[in-house]
Amino acid sequence: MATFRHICDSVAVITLSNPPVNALSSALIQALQKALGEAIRDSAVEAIVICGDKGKFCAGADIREFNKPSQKRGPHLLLLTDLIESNKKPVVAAIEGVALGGGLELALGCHYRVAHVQARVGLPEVLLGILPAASGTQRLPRLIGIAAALTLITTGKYVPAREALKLGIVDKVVGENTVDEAIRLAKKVIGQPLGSRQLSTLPVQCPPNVEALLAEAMVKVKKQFRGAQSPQACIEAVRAAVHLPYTEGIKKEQELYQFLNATHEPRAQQYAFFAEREVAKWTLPSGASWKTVSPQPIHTAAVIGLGTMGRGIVTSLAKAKIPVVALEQDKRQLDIGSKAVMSLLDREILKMEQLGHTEATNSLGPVRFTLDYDELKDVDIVIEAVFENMALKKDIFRRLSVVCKPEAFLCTNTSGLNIDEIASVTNRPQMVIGTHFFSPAHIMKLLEVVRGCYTSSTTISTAMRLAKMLGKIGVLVGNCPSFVGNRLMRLYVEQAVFLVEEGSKPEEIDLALEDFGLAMGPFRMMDLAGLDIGWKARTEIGLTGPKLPIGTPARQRGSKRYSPLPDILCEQGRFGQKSGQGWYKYEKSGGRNAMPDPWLYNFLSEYRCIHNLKTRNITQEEVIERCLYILINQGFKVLEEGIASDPKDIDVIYNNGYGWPKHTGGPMYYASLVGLPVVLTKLEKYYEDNPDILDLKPSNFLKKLVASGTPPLKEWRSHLGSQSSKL
Ligand SMILES: C/C=C(\C)C(=O)SCCNC(=O)CCNC(=O)[C@H](O)C(C)(C)COP(=O)(O)OP(=O)(O)OC[C@H]1O[C@@H](n2cnc3c(N)ncnc32)[C@H](O)[C@@H]1OP(=O)(O)O
Repeated sequence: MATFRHICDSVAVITLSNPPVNALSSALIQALQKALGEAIRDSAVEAIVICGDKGKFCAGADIREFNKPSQKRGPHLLLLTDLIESNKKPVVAAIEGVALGGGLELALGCHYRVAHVQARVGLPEVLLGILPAASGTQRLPRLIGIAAALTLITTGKYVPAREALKLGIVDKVVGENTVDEAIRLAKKVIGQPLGSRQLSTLPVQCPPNVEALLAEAMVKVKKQFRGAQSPQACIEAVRAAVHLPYTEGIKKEQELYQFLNATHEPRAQQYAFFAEREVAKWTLPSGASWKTVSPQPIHTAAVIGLGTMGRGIVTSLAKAKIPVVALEQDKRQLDIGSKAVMSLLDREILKMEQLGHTEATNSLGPVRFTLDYDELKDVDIVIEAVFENMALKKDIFRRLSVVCKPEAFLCTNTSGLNIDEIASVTNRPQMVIGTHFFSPAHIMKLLEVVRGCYTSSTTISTAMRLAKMLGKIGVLVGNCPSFVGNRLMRLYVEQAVFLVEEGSKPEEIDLALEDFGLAMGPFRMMDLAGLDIGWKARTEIGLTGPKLPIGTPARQRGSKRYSPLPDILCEQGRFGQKSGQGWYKYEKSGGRNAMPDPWLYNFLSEYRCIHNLKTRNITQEEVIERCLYILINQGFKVLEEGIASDPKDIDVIYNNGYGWPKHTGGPMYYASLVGLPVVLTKLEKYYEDNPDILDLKPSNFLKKLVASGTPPLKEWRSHLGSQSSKL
């Protein structure tokens, strides 16, 4: 686990070994304590180097042990950092790969830190619902100052070695032989005084405006991580470093850690962490799985369509160093699209340069722009990203069938159209798959991978591998209108509009849901995305516009409630941010500052009059429950239908594609937190009050789970029975 050997007589090298990431399990901490004790006691040892096995220093505490009772977790890392720091023999950390969380705290206990140029360091505890509780909140501010420490601790950001050097976190960055360099440094400093290297003894350098800095950080995290407690606790811990001596600061750090641990946040965040990794381990009902089916290599790719999505997808491929051919339909579109792509790529280069990459330009894959389909003949994979029109997509896929080599995979970036219908026009339906990117596609982590009924397991394996190559989280889902993410989202948004009809203001609904923690409320989101997009789609399928049968009641489609409000806004030219008006008004077309619009209030009063709707006071509680529970209810339906195979798939989709607050774990995890009987009872009540909102009717699966005694979330899947999976 932690082995110790002599090098050149005087330097002991202790190697942390706990594959795959050398996480600090209780066993590893114990072994490290033992190895350190031996090295300290051995009079032949004059200095110590701590490094990690297989090119990784340490990814921090072993998260899998977090649910163990603390007394069973063995010696505390905090004591170990004190033991290292107070040792008279210099200790040097040789950081390769990562030094994260407890891994960085261990390194901060050391007197010197040498890092490999590709190493990354950080304190990501906040992303796990906790705070750095092995002195990180006390030692880091003493090393790099309050402002930089606050940023690192409250964002959990990983910092590349060169930036860490600039910040003063590491003392030296090397291109190779990190451990040898650490040994050299250790030998050099033998016998030198260590006082200035013992971070716990240093004063915190406080700028005069330190309180303003802390207050500013508090405002920022309250806005950025609405409803989450760990970022605020992180700031309180840093505040303690400012005002208290080290040992008192440590006491405060421990107190805040215990407080956070008693909340639901750590469990929710840790569930989300592992869920993101588990979704990569897909299995089909046939037994084929990520373990048994090899992906085909992807050396080259093509993207069709250089609209917003296409541009992001090209950039994402280039960032993954995959050469791309980018195709548009005419010269004008190609010129506009290529300029936009080049500007995105320039921004990526700039970002890399700011992080210290010296050869940023060479770290992007080449992009070739073309109008000629023949240039696609040799690519390994094509991603179609034209607008949502089935006839157009079918035309393109017919053409791709002819042009592309037989081994090429054909993907569509549709956000909800039928994959099987698209596949059916090709000469290789088994090689057609949905790859639903999220905007901006070069930034958002989520990729919904949509399996059609013809899609082969090799195609799935290759698309999931592509997600990994792009640094994204691929989630495999089945084919149904709007797939998983948008299918649930549509009901959530529709519910919000119904609530406006009943008396809420858009800004009240947005505020309630943003206070809950969603990155953006539904009305601000609609305005940002453009109201015209949904309007076009509804017009195409005859929910509104000329195809709507004459005599259809304005607020009813079939037996379901329908709100024509968004259609009417579009008829008035209110498309959202792009037109300067939507649910809100903006300072100008394209403006981003949403302001409540008195025009809308008058319009809504008239609308309610026309439709004989009585305005009532709607509580925040009702807003949250109706919007979120209808989404969750649909999540249960998606599971029941086999469109998603596990609740964690839905949670990963929502956490990473829809701005759901991770500190609640995701919608399905949140349902388990609230309690399924509560969710069921509320849905029954709201359905009784609104019998024309059919999607409020509780799903059979939810009812089944409650009837089975509300099993824990990880057991839900086993209650699904043997219905046919769509995966
Ligand atoms: C108090 C709290 C203290 C002192 C802490 O230290 S809290 C822990 C802080 N550390 C982290 O949050 C690090 C989390 N890990 C990562 O960011 C990444 O995993 C990585 C950068 C270390 C590696 O990324 P990558 O190469 O993409 O690989 P994966 O993310 O897929 O991880 C590989 C497997 O390792 C498991 N893992 C990663 N970190 C930990 C950990 N700290 N404890 C336990 N297990 C960890 C991860 O789940 C993967 O497992 P498998 O899916 O392969 O089974």
